[in-house]
Formats: sequence, structure tokens, C-alpha cells
Amino acid sequence: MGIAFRKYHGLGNDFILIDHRQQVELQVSPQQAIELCDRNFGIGADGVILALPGQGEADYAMRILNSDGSEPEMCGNGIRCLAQFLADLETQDGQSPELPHTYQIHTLGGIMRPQLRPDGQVRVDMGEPRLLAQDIPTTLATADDKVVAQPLTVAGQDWAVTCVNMGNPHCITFVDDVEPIPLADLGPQFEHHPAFPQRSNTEFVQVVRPDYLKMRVWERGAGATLACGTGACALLVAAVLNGKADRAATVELPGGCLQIEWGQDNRVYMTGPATLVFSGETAA
Ligand SMILES: N[C@@H](CCC[C@H](N)C(=O)O)C(=O)O
Repeated sequence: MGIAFRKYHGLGNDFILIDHRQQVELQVSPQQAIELCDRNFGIGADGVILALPGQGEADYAMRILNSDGSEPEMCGNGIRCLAQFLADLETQDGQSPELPHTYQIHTLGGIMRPQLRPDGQVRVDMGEPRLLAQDIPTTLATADDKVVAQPLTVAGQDWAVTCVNMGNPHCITFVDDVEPIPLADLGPQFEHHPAFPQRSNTEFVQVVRPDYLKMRVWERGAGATLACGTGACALLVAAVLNGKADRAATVELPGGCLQIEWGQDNRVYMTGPATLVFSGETAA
């Protein structure tokens, strides 16, 4: 039996979505995720997302495997795609949700709340950013301290980094211009730096205006991607902490723009699209 799937993307950050609502035990192994995500020999994607049954307050649960088979705690673009996938499945089951509709989704990074809106956008309550070194996690500061503009040497160069956990770990560096950054060279060196015991997602950010930031990302377990939702949230928080941005801004990623807001309630809100590309079934 093959695996039935649908492929979605959020600004070019693409995922294979699998209906896993009848089973709690994961039916997709890390090796299968690597094969499904392969852009030559598989479907091709940055990750595999499984829609599982929810427990307690959660309507559903999300598990995700990166294209290298590792399992991250959260994925911002992925959770928008998951919300659209769930609505599409419910519509197929004759229970189309009335918009706006908010799901409560259990993730390994906590409960997230994506809201499908009548204009086709998905707004997600991404929860509170975690800033203490022990929560990133990183050894760049003592456990109870924040990591804001701390020095880090990578590739023989000194960088000033700010770290934010949005369910998953992010290391943010502000630069004058993101275009010349040699991402494929620097990205893996940040990702695997000993200062990050659980590896790290890495964002290079250019402040165009306090309400408009431009970024390029190297994702843990997936490499250079066209967009990263948790990364866009993390970098807005980092930019505010560094006095470089307003609490609401447009973040331009290689695949398009996200609207990010760090509310006075200390929660981060992300708004962007989720697009169905095609559906299919793998060969047995
Ligand atoms: N693309 C994602 C993040 C996916 C997880 C990441 N690769 C990690 O390992 O933490 C997003 O949109 O947030």
C-alpha cells in the first residue's frame, strides 16, 4: 500500500501532509521522511507533516519530520499548511468549517492556534517567545540570562547573535545586506556550532525599515529554504530586543512576505498563506 498525501507550501517552504488522524503511533519513519522529501527520487519537500488526533484541549496534534529525518518541535509555515489541510479533509468529510475558524493544535513546542480567515490567509497565535539561554538551548550565556547581541565566532569571523526559541531554536544575526551572505557555507557552521546542543536554525536579517525586515534562513535539518515562519517570528522578537524594529512588521523572505506582530500580551502572531499544490499516492 502506498501513502496518500497532499503537498502544500507556505511561501515556497513546502511540505508533504499525511492524514494520520486515526493513529497516534507514528507510521512514517525518519528514513521514509528522507526518501519522501528527496527532490530527485521522491515527492520533494522541506519536511513531512502528520495530522494526528488531538488530546485534551487540542483538536489535533502535529508532528513534523525535517528533510534530514530529524524531528523539530514546531514549524510556522507548516502549521498554516496543516490548518488548511485539516479544513480540506473536514470539507471532504462533509464538515466544512465556517470561517473564520481557529484550531487548537498540540505540537512538541506547545499548543498553537492557527485561524483560517475568509480572505484565505492563516493567522497563527504562535505563543510566547522563550529567551533564556537554557530554553534556546545555548551555552552562549548562563542558564537564566538572555542572549542578545552576544559574540559568536563562526568561520573565523565574529558575529553578534541574538537567540530566540519559538518552540524551536533560532540564532539571529543582523547584517547590512542579506544578499551576499554565503548561506550554504555559513549555515551548517552555525547549525552545528557547539554553542547549540540541539543545533539551531539560523537567520540573517537586514533591517530595511523598523516595520520592514528582510531575511535569509538556513534551517536545522533542511538547509536553505524559501521561508521559515518560526524564524520570521523569532527575528522580529530579536529585532525589538535590539531596538531595531517596531513590534509589528512585514518580514520579507525569499518566497514572499509574512506579517508578524509581537503583541502586548507577549504572544507572537504570524499571518501568511497556505497553498495546496497537488495530491497523490506513493508507489507501494
Ligand atoms: N520551516 C519551519 C521550521 C521547520 C523546523 C526547523 N527546520 C527546525 O528543525 O527547527 C517554519 O516555517 O517554522
